[in-house]
Amino acid sequence: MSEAMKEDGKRILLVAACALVDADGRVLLSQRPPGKQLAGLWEFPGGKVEPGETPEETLVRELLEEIGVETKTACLAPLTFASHSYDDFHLLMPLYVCRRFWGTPQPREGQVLKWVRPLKMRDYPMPPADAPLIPFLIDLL
Ligand SMILES: Nc1nc2c([nH]c(=O)n2[C@@H]2O[C@H](COP(=O)(O)OP(=O)(O)OP(=O)(O)O)[C@@H](O)[C@H]2O)c(=O)[nH]1
Repeated sequence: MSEAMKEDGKRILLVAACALVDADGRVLLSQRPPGKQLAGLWEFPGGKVEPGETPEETLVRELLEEIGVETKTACLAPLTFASHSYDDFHLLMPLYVCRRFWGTPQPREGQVLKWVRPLKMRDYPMPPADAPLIPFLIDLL
């Protein structure tokens, strides 16, 4: 299930996110298009885990839908996770690393895509849940 209930009633939303890494050790960030919640912020490709999906299956689906990139569940390595309370839900977001994928990322949903070195990520405003993830990518890459 993509959602579970906390005791105080704030739902836990399970979102899978992916740090796609290129041959130069840069990570793909995607800028949320205008009109959406958190518009203008840079985030990792990914999305809500739908009923019946594993987080890895979610990412294989979302990477194809959002940026036209193909990968396999075996090419997704867990790195860390975010646990962050927004006003209306609590986000639980596993972050995977993917270095093996096919195709060049294309903005299929009106977003802007950018390959960014982890040390430069602080220059790209990200959702509050994402900030604690950056040091893990700096260490890894
Ligand atoms: N994909 C992604 N989502 C993130 C990140 N950080 C973060 O707080 N989120 C939040 O996790 C949720 C992901 O939902 P989503 O991308 O599937 O859905 P969405 O808000 O675009 O809505 P929709 O697709 O239902 O229209 C959003 O509330 C988003 O703000 C991140 O790095 N990547």
